[in-house]
Amino acid sequence: MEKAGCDDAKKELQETLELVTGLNEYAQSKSTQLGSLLKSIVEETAALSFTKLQEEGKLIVPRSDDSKMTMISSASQVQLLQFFIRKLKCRNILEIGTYMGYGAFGMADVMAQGGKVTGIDIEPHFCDFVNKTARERNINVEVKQGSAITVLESLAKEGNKYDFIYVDCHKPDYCEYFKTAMMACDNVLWHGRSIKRSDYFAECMDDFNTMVAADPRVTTDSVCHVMTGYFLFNTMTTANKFSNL
Ligand SMILES: C[S@@+](CC[C@H](N)C(=O)[O-])C[C@H]1O[C@@H](n2cnc3c(N)ncnc32)[C@H](O)[C@@H]1O
Repeated sequence: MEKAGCDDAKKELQETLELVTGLNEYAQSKSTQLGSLLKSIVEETAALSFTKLQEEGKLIVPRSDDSKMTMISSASQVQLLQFFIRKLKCRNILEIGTYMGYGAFGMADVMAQGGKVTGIDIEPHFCDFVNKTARERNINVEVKQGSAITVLESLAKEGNKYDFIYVDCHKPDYCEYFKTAMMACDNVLWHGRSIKRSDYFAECMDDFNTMVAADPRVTTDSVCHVMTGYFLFNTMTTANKFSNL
């Protein structure tokens, strides 16, 4: 490439990068801010040490400290979930993969009166934190500890119904979760890698997206790109085990 052409391409790339990195900040500055509880959950999450928890035998799944802030949902994701929950006047909400409760408390904040958020997480440490916070603040959020597939089976046996389900859990199990319930799920584009199936989780997400797209019972309303998070919204046109729609 000629030098001038190369410089132009560089400039364009730089401008695009600046635009993309500034977008989240800009969108947040124009959005209604999430409450003080969610701010304190971000701080509690930042203060976690996965290394220490592991040494103390308090983590089931080994994780590096690099993942502690990437695991939490983003403010934009929670704002989008809140939009749907408010508009649909959801009362019974299920979250598969709860972590420190950022999404769960965000959804609880806007659920219909008398509602409840039930969470599922494999890590007792995260469940204890969320359940304790909920008790102290008198918020109707309860996290059930266990492998999501096992807990989903027992929730189904008990006859529970949900009008909104947020899936943000173990990627290889998304197809399995889909057999029981699905409404909004995170990570379906897996940072864009689903298109090229460029790593194991990308393959899992592409398999999942393909399965959902081929299922005649499902209307996928949107696969949308939300800042760093990615959602697929779909509704079962025929009732599944959990559907309250
Ligand atoms: C991405 S985080 C969830 C973030 C959360 N939704 C939020 O709003 O911040 C995924 C969570 O799923 C949990 N998890 C991973 N594998 C699981 C499994 N097989 N069963 C249940 N929970 C699991 C992890 O412990 C982790 O807390």
